[in-house]
Amino acid sequence: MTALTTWSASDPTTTTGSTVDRPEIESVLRALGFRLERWPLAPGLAPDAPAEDVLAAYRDLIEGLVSAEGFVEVDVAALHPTGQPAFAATAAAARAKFLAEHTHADDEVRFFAAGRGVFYLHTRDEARGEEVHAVLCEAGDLLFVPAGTTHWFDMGTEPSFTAVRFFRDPEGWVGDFTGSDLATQFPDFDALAAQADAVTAGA
Ligand SMILES: CSCCC(=O)/C(O)=C/O
Ligand SMILES: [Fe+2]
Ligand code: NI
Repeated sequence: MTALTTWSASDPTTTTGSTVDRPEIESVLRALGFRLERWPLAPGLAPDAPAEDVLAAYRDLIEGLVSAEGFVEVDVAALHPTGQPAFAATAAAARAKFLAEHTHADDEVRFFAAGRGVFYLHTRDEARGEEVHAVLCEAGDLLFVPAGTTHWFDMGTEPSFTAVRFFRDPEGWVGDFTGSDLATQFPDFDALAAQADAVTAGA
């Protein structure tokens, strides 16, 4: 279940907004300058399918977006449990890469073909003030985050996700870290995913 949680950037202990209502999530994000859309999931694609199978399964949608938006590079970022003892170290290193607040000179456009992850969007708005919005994305979600947005991403302690990434920069992923420790102050993926699971279980 996709979920949106909001805090004031200065008070990570007090949630100021929390919703799993899809139209509301899309509308709040749109008002802040982000876009959340939904693509139909490709039938029969295994959650841990290799990158080439993911790109093939979504070829038409990917090509449509690439030509509409002028992207020059598309890749797949994926991590799924292997059952091997070495996975814990691989997962911790992958998680750490995106867990500190950063920006990109490129738009951040990500489609979740499988699994989940949380994008934390740090916004400054004249009317709303400085906020952090956590978007728990699930399979089918396509999120657009404009270039220059301060943000971080948490895949959790047991990562399991496949995301197609779209770039305007031929270099692909380039991050500029802000040096802020804001990311350490907010509830992490594990906490937010557990909350969403509790909502799903009670529904
Ligand atoms: C979900 S794709 C991997 C994370 C990523 O590319 C990014 O830029 C996080 O901020
Ligand atoms: Fe990013
Ligand atoms: Ni990023």
